[in-house]
Amino acid sequence: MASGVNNCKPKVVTGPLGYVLEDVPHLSDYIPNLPTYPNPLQNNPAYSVVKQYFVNIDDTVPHKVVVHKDSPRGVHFRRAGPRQRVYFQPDEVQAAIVTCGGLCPGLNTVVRELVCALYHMYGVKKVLGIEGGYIGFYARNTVNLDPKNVNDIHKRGGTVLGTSRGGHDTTKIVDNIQDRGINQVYIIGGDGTQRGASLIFEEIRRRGLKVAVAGIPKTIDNDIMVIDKSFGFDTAVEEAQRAINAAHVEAESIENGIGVVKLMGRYSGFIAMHATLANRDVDCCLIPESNFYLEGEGGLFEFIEKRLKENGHMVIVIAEGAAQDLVSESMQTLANNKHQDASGNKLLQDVGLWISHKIKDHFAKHKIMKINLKYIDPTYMIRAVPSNASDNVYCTLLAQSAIHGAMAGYTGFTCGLVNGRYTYIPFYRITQSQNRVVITDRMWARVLSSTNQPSFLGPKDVIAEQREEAEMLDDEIDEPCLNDVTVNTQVSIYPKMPVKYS
Ligand SMILES: Nc1ncnc2c1ncn2[C@@H]1O[C@H](COP(=O)(O)OP(=O)(O)O)[C@@H](O)[C@H]1O
Ligand SMILES: O=P(O)(O)OC[C@H]1O[C@](O)(COP(=O)(O)O)[C@@H](O)[C@@H]1O
Ligand SMILES: [Mg+2]
Repeated sequence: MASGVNNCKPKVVTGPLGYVLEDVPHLSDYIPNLPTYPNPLQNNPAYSVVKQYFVNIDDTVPHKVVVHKDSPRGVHFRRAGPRQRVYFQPDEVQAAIVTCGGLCPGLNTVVRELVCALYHMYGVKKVLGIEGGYIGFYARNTVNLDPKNVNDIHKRGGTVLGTSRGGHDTTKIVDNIQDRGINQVYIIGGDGTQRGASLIFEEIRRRGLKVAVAGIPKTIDNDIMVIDKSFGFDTAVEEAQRAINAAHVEAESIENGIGVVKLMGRYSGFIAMHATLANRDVDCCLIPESNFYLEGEGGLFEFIEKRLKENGHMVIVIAEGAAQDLVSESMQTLANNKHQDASGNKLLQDVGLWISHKIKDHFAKHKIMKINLKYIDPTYMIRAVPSNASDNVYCTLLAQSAIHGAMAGYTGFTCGLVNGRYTYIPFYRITQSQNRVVITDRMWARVLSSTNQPSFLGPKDVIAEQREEAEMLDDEIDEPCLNDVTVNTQVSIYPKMPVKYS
């Protein structure tokens, strides 16, 4: 076994005209003289007919596709896909798959496609499922996975492997990886999971182990940086339509009917925003990124009254992370960020219930009009469904990309779609911060224009938001992150931790 070189600096390659490649680590960075083998896919009848199946090792994908004549070429990521040479022989591979964090449509599809692609594309026959999330590495049994026993799991919601929050002990996990002879680890999970995966990768590198660590980004909230979207998000937006439609039917069937629908989105309102835009029956969309107020001129109550007078009914969609400060204040509870789940995520108060009571109280107290309000909370129902067709295809390609990368010796990466292309992104880039709806962006403007709701923003808020957005873009696009990747970089924009991770 080679000795570990603790070279934790990101691999950043620069080229002419401002070209920057934020590259991913490779096993050969810290293990010298690794043998390589021809990719078994070149003998696979299905793939050998493809004109240019193997990805050129110099292929990279730009992060930013809108450019000007004189703008620098900017940040790029390594293109995902099969390479001519691989660093593992099929019978040498012992793969492990784990699912962590909250449920998300598509988890089972990714598990299925990892198993099937390992078997059928690369001839790998030893695939272990780790049960119950990270803690399962050292506290639970494993299960052998093969194409037969995963054959129809994509038709089910949830994860057949089970999942959990918390319980991330890097040393114990890596000890276990070593003891079981695992040399490819596929880790499916959200931002917290990818942070954990980064620590696992660092420890593996420190020990000098020939173990590839590949992340597959999961979250229904779509709050993962850099990538176009996370799997399960499309399904969630589609499933949310059913709840919004029901709210609309209820609201329009009765005089001054109000339907309130709460959707998921702890820190980011993407599901609420897209579900609103897709549906067109929504009169008001409230998300964590856009503060709002209830009383007075330009406030929510005034808007509700106006809309009821105009239309006789209305639908409000609210993301679960919206207005948490207002909820805490009015319920006189402790500040939210004092309550965390096992992973250090903020535990939320039920904003849907809160706003429903507030609206009812307001209209009753001021004897404005008699309203009929129905509150629908479909959050866990949405999260528990199997993925839709487009997410299934996305999950399949993510799983295959992860395997191609690991077989080619890349490690410490998350695979993701960037501008429609599959890429390998270094962990530190994904975990640096969190994707949020930019309320000075066109997409949010489209929502405001489709609902015709107030923006609740004063000129000061707009300037502050624009400044924040400009700073985020500067950090994100123009400058490669040159921080030390020994994660836990606490540069995130949201309150997480102080849960301790070893
Ligand atoms: N900052 C962190 N460092 C290391 N591990 C983490 C970190 N945050 C979360 N984890 C681990 O990742 C797993 C999932 O995290 P969680 O935040 O619950 O879900 P998600 O990955 O979907 O965001 C948990 O087992 C947790 O212990
Ligand atoms: O109740 P749970 O299982 O802890 O999960 C609730 C949270 O999980 C999510 O669905 C997704 O969160 P993660 O991506 O961090 O797993 C959030 O939208 C929601 O706030
Ligand atoms: Mg998360």
